[in-house]
Amino acid sequence: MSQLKIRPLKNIPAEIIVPGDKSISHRSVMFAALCEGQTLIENFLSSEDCLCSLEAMKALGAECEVLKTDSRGKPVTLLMTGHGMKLREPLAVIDCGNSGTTMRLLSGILAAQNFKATMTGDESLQKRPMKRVAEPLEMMGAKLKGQGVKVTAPLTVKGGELRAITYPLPVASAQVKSAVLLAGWNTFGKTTVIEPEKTRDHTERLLAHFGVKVVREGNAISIYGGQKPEPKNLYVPGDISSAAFWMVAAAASPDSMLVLKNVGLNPTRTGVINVLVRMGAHITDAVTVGEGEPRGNVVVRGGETLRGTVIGGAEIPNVIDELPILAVAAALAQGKTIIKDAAELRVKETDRIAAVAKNLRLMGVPVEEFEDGMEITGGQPLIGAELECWHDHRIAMAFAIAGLFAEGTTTINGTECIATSYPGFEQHLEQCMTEPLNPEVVTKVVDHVPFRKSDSKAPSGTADSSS
Ligand SMILES: O=C(O)C1=C[C@@H](OP(=O)(O)O)[C@@H](O)[C@H](O)C1
Ligand SMILES: C=C(OP(=O)(O)O)C(=O)O
Repeated sequence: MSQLKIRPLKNIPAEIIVPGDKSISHRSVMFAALCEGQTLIENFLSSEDCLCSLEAMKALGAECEVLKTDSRGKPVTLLMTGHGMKLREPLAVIDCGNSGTTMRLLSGILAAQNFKATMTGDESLQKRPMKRVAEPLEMMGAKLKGQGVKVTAPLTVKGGELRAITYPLPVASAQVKSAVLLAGWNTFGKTTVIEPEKTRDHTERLLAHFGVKVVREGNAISIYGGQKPEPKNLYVPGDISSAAFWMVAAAASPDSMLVLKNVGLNPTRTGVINVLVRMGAHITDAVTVGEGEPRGNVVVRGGETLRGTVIGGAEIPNVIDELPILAVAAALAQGKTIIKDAAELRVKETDRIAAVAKNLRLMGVPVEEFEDGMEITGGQPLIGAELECWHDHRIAMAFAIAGLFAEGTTTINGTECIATSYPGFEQHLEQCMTEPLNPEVVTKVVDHVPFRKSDSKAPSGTADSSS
C-alpha cells in the first residue's frame, strides 16, 4: 500500500500542466475504434481508468500504435485503427478496473453487437450500480445480466438488433446519457435522452467531431441511428477535474500566482471555477482554442479569504467530481458551506459524502452530514491526521491538498489509487512542499489579468438564491 506524507505548504508553483482529460480520453479511444480507419489521438490521459478503455477496445478488435509515451512509458500519443461499428467478440472478460465510465459507456456500445461479452472491475466498481444502464438498454432490446438488485458487475451484455427509444434520465448522469446515445446510434430510428439537468456533453461533441450528428433541443439530446463516423485526429485538453486541486490550493494561499496551462474549458465542466469565484477566489479563464472542446489557461491568484457558499441544484452535475476538493475549500473558507442535491456522491468510487465528512472531522473541521450532501463550518485551523482514502483517487488528492494547509504532518494511506486519474500528481504535490528555488519569480505578467467578478449569488434552486 502506498502512503503520502504531506508537509505544510511552502510554494505554489508558477505553472502547472495537468494531464489530459479523463472523460474525453475514454471517449476518444472508444469512438476512434468504431471508425473505419486511423485516428491520431494526442495528449491521451494514460491513467489506469483510460488504459482500461484502450485495452477494452483492443480486445474488441481495434489496433493501437503508440507514437509517444510519457516518463512512465505509458502512451500519450496513439494512432488508433478501427474497423467500423461491428466489433470483434472478445476472447476474455473485459476488465474495466476502477472505471465506471468504461463499464457504462461500453455497455451502450456492446448492446448493439451480435455477441455476448462480460465486463468486470475492481472491488469498488463491482459495488457500483449498473442498473441505470441496464434498464434503458433492455428497453432497446439488449439483454444485460449483472448481480443482485443493483445489477452490479460482473455484467454480461448480450447485444442484438436494437430499437430507438425516448428515455428521460432518472438521474443526471453523462455516463447513462452516453450509453443510451451510443446504443441509439446503432438503431434505425431517432433515440432521445432527456436530462433532468445538463450533464457534461463530451459524447455529443466528440460524435460531432467524427461527423455524427447529435441534436440538442433544450434538455433533449437526439441521435439518428445508422450514421457512419469518419476518423479525424484529435487533441485531448488538460483535465479541469485535475486542475481543480491546484485551483483550490492557489486560491487558499495568500502569495500565490498560478497559471494552469491548456485546461479543458467546456462549459459543462467549469462549474468549479464559478463556485470558487463565488467563494471569493481570484480566478480567470480564457478560452484560446474553441473548436470542439474549448481549452485555454486558468490563472489563480491567492489573497482573499475564501468565504462559504451553497452548492446545489443544476450546478451539481457540473461539479460532481470536484465536490471533494470543494469541500476542502469550504473547510479553508470563513463561514458555512452547504453542499446539497448531491446524493450521487454516495455511488462513486466510494461513498464520497461519508468519506469527506470522516476525513474533515479527523482534521478538526465541524461537518454535518445529510443524505444528499453536508454542511461544513470553515475557518478553524486544520490539524494533520492519518487518513484513509478508500481506494478513491479524488478523496486521496483532495485530502493531500487539505494536508498542505494543516498543522503538522498529514498521512494518507492507499494513495496508489491516484493513478486512476492523475499520474504525476505526487510530483506536483512535492513542488508545493519544497521551498521555491527562486522566490522572486512571482509572475508579473499575470498582474494585469482581469479576474472574474463574483456575482455573489448562489445557483438557482439553492437555499441561498431565495435570500
Ligand atoms: O461521463 C463521464 O465521463 C463521467 C460522468 C460522471 O459520472 P456520472 O455520469 O455517473 O454522473 C463523472 O462523475 C465521471 O467521473 C465521468
Ligand atoms: C466518478 C469518477 O469516475 P468513474 O465514474 O468513471 O469511475 C471520477 O473520476 O471521479
